[in-house]
Amino acid sequence: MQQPFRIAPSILSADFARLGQEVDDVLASGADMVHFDVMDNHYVPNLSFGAPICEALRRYGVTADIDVHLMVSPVDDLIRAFLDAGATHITFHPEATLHIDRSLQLILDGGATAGLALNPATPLSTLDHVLDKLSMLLVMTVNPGFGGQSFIPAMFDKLRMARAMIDAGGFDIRLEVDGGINPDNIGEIFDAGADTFVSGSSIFSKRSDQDPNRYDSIIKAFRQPLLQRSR
Ligand SMILES: O=C(CO)[C@@H](O)[C@H](O)COP(=O)(O)O
Repeated sequence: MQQPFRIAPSILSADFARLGQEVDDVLASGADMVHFDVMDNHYVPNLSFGAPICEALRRYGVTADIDVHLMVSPVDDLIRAFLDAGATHITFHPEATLHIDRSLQLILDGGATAGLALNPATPLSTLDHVLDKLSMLLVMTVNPGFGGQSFIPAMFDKLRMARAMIDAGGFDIRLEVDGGINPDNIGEIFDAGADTFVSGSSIFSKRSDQDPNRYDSIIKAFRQPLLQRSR
């Protein structure tokens, strides 16, 4: 059975100088998977990291799901690189490829699950005719490119519409949100239909370097409103 909700810390806001430890710590504190924000300074105006970091984390011993969000254009070469590097799931933006269906099939043929990410102004109709290939729909709740931005309130309606579309079609698609998610708004975002929550700055900025369980209290704060609603 699917987990009713999943917390996916974005390593974009982690301490890169000790990334393996950061990932170990956040997973030990109760995070469900690791979210990889890949930026190319072309599709988005920022540069982050590529497949060698994913491969290094697998070699280091990370066995949790690695949820890759490609903010790059074109996408196919990096899809292949992340498949080879051990990604569990790969999401890309429909505007970033000329052939959405072919890029989705490339992911599926490589043994990962596939997702599409919609920017705040990209309509849900973009997903027409490919919903059967998706395991995840990522609704961007900020404009992509940077951590630390505020959740865009108009995304509540979009989430409700996305949830209705998934449920009406009977699809097994998780509804992921990314951008400005924190313990104060996560409950309301869950109520709007999301079930998978990416967060970067609100998790990694709360670390306490003195505490060996440095992410316990912040992951608990994210889970609490969801646990109350799932009962
Ligand atoms: O992906 C992006 C931006 O493109 C970010 O939204 C991070 O993944 C989450 O950052 P916070 O908003 O949680 O700091």
